[in-house]
Amino acid sequence: VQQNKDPPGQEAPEVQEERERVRSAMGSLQPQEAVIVVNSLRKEYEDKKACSMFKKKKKVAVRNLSFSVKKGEVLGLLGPNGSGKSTVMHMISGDMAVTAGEVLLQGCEATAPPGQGGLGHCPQEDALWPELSVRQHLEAHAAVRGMRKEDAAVLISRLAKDLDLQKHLNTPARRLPAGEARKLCFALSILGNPTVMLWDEPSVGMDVKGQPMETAVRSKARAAILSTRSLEEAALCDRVAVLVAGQLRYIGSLEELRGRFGTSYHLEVKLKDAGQSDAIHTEILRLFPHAARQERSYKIPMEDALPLSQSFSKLEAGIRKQTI
Ligand SMILES: Nc1ncnc2c1ncn2[C@@H]1O[C@H](COP(=O)(O)OP(=O)(O)OP(=O)(O)O)[C@@H](O)[C@H]1O
Repeated sequence: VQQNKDPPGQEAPEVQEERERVRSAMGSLQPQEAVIVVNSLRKEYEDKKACSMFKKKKKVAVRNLSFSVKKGEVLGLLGPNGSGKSTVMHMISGDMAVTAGEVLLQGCEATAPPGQGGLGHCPQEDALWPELSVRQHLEAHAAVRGMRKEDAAVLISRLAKDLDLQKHLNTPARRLPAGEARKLCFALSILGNPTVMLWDEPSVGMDVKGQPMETAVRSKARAAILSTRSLEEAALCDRVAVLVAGQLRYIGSLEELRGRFGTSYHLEVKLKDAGQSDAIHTEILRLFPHAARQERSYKIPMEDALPLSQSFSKLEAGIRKQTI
């Protein structure tokens, strides 16, 4: 293990506490309740844009990251584009080498008996074999997880029903619409209920938003990390971690995060026709009764705007009817 020499720098108190928890978990010889332990993780990429002929430049994508996820817990991973979420997932799954630090996964050894152990990863990029059908993908994964053929058949038909994938069971992956391909990747990650599940923006493009995720999250038998941009999905998680520029800025409950960093949304309105301004104002107050007007924008209290998906649908309907 390459030791991480990065000083943690200034960290929020709950981030420091989490680092301490990881340190004591690493020092203990007792079996831990933590299933995923990420200890002082660092990832450097070669920065191709900044490289010259003589000098290789490095880009640090993840700096000195420590957290743990215990059995039964789902940790939401939030953060802006490029903050390092996918990099963290790839390092935990083992398909990307770490630059420094270590990842410990307890109880998901490949040698575990069928139905126990294992790791399910739904990466951001669909990792599918173009020529294999949905059923063949599911069967291949079930075989790798050591399931008996008969058990796998039952599980596959249940999963296909839950995710509304039945009509695509014989479709080769290359012909699947994007949302269905995403569903298949998600199905592969939960097939057989692996001990560790990693979901990187799994529901992007899915038409059955939220629901399969909810079912998976509620199963609670294992430890999971869900990287998401959806507040609804984040609300399903037991804790959330916020990553900014490769560093952990917050870890704890979503409620506390909301309380600490935000109480309202900002809605910007661009008018095609200035004469419509009063009608639009009335419509916005109808949708969000407590919206406060501020020149060209509105401050909307969070309670008025949640769930966000519904707010977006209402706004889109207003745009279609040209009331907004
Ligand atoms: N293979 C690579 N080579 C060089 N830089 C990379 C590589 N992969 C990612 N990066 C850089 O590392 C940083 C973290 O990227 P990463 O994809 O992990 O972020 P992310 O939070 O998952 O973003 P997004 O939400 O857009 O997927 C970014 O600045 C990205 O440009």
